[in-house]
Amino acid sequence: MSGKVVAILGATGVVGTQMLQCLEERNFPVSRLVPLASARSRGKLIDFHGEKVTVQEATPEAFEGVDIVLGAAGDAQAKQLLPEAAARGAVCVDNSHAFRLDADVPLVVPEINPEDIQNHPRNIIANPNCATIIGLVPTWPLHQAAGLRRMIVSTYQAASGAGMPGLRELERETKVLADGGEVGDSDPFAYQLAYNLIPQIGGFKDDGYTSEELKMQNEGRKIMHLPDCRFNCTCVRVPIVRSHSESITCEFDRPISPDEAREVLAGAPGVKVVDDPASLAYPMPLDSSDQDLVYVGRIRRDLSAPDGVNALTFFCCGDQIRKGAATNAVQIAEYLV
Ligand SMILES: NC(=O)C1=CN([C@@H]2O[C@H](COP(=O)(O)OP(=O)(O)OC[C@H]3O[C@@H](n4cnc5c(N)ncnc54)[C@H](OP(=O)(O)O)[C@@H]3O)[C@@H](O)[C@H]2O)C=CC1
Ligand SMILES: N[C@@H](CC(=O)OP(=O)(O)O)C(=O)O
Repeated sequence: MSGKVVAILGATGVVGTQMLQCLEERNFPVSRLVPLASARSRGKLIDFHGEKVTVQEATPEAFEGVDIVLGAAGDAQAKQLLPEAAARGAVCVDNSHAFRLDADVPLVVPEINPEDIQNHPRNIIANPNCATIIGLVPTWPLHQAAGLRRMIVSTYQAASGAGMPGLRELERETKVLADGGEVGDSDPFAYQLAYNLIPQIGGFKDDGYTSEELKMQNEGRKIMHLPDCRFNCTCVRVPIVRSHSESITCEFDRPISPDEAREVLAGAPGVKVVDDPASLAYPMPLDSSDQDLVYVGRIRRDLSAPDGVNALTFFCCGDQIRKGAATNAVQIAEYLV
């Protein structure tokens, strides 16, 4: 097969595994796959296009001859290894938080700012935070129609947002409780997640906000090129397997009605409108799981807005492992080839 030599840093994790599937589904031109992970995973076999490929330990030398790196490991591994890959000529599309706010690293959602991909002087392009991608995909076309001024967001984020350990922990807790047992200590969550929810994702920062909540503001401004846009975000972990959900209120410069918004969103890339209260049609995470589109519905006027016409409230759900991570990264890589 002709194409690019593609390395996946973190090929055994939740996002890395999904990347393999996305590369296959989208028929990305891969001449050779280089799956990389920690020393623990060295020698494991993964399936790619019907063939077994051996996982290697991620070392700087492993990037020799690689054209494109898809980063699906943590911040520390990204900071240590991606500059090594870039120095060897690879272009890296990274899912971690490590480089997102670096002025020389584009932060890209292809439905919003694909033109930023071209300028990547460090040979690194960053994939935004998953909740940020899911929230901005439907917000962006509304901004283009009416001029976004302010966003108020509450998220309902799936356990798999905390990677393989989060996914396994929710499975464990659910089973223990179904068997009549006690959960005991929860890891990686601060508290039992099954039958519960946890209003904390990331560590606490200034003014009582968490790191995850500030990503929506800091990354949102950079992606949309709206440095003055105002954000207020509350992030909550909920006991579902995959697909993040968000309740979003947007305030605009100009009036926009729910009907106009539905029309705009119906023609917007990456969005599926599911909005018919009469037939109980609205977005739900089970429906948007394993899908690349962000589902949006419950579109209505913000009754609390002072002018009554310049603000909308809606609900959206999107698979954070796909569009929030793997699919977005592979879309960026498609621009590179
Ligand atoms: N899960 C999600 O919904 C999203 C995650 N992200 C980001 O994507 C990245 C990956 O997350 P996720 O897949 O959830 O995490 P997982 O914990 O599921 O996977 C982590 C991956 O990193 C590898 N790894 C761990 N330590 C090292 C090391 N020292 N050297 C090389 N590789 C290592 C692991 O390999 P091994 O199996 O050998 O331990 C594994 O392949 C993170 O930066 C995360 O913030 C972004 C958006 C959404
Ligand atoms: N923090 C997100 C997932 C994630 O990994 O985000 P980031 O890539 O910004 O660290 C969640 O737990 O749902």
